[in-house]
Amino acid sequence: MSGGLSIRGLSKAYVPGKPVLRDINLDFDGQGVTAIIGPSGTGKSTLIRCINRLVEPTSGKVLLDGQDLVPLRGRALRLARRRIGMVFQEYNLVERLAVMENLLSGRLGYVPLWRAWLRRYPQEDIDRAFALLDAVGLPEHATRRADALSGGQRQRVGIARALMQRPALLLADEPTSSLDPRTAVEVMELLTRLAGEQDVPVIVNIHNVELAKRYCGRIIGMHQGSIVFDGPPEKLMPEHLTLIYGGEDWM
Ligand SMILES: Nc1ncnc2c1ncn2[C@@H]1O[C@H](COP(=O)(O)OP(=O)(O)OP(=O)(O)O)[C@@H](O)[C@H]1O
Repeated sequence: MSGGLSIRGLSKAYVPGKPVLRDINLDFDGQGVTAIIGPSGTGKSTLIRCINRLVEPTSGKVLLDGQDLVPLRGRALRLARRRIGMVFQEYNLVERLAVMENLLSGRLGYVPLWRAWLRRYPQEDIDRAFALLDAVGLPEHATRRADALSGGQRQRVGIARALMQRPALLLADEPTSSLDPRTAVEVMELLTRLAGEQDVPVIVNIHNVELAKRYCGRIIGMHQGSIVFDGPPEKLMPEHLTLIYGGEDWM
């Protein structure tokens, strides 16, 4: 990725005068996985969603490779969004469609009949979908319906789909929160491996601090809409956690 992502003076208030994000400034210029941690309601999802404009920023800039995404509308916004993959907590798969169709829909849009992809999608896309299914450990599941998969398998499909468009950036909004602890570890392992293999920076919003420290090269700690820690996991000390999560009585 040349240039990377720069966030400048980003603020968001869903209700005028009550900011949820306050003047966020961040730069992501390398690959690797960055975790955003912080208490519930502190603005982590809002920050992730302002990056791909699922949420409209109130002010500020989101520069991807130098292009500000905030003023974009219509086709220009759709084109810019294609460069940002998104993985959701609840997977957001089309449940009644086959795994392969879910992947290909990440590329071209919705195709209603399961066999249609064979004829309608370019061979290159089909080859990439199979390669990604392999990469996420589901090579034999191409024809299974999404609703027949476990949560962990669904999230793997969600990750593969997000990578179909060869994004310049991958966002993951609480990708492990719906999973059991072991599966959560596997999904974080996968995200870390793919960040390297696919050469894509990943920003993940995550509640589990231990998982964040184990798998992420950079931790961003938020408290009440502001960044209060930004550094590598080995620098994240108990006093930082107190700053992020408030008092010590919960520890
Ligand atoms: N669409 C919305 N309209 C109004 N307020 C919202 C909306 N979305 C989020 N909020 C509020 O903004 C604040 C931040 O929410 P956000 O979901 O970004 O926090 P979070 O840190 O991701 O929380 P969690 O860890 O619980 O998901 C919360 O007070 C929330 O109630």
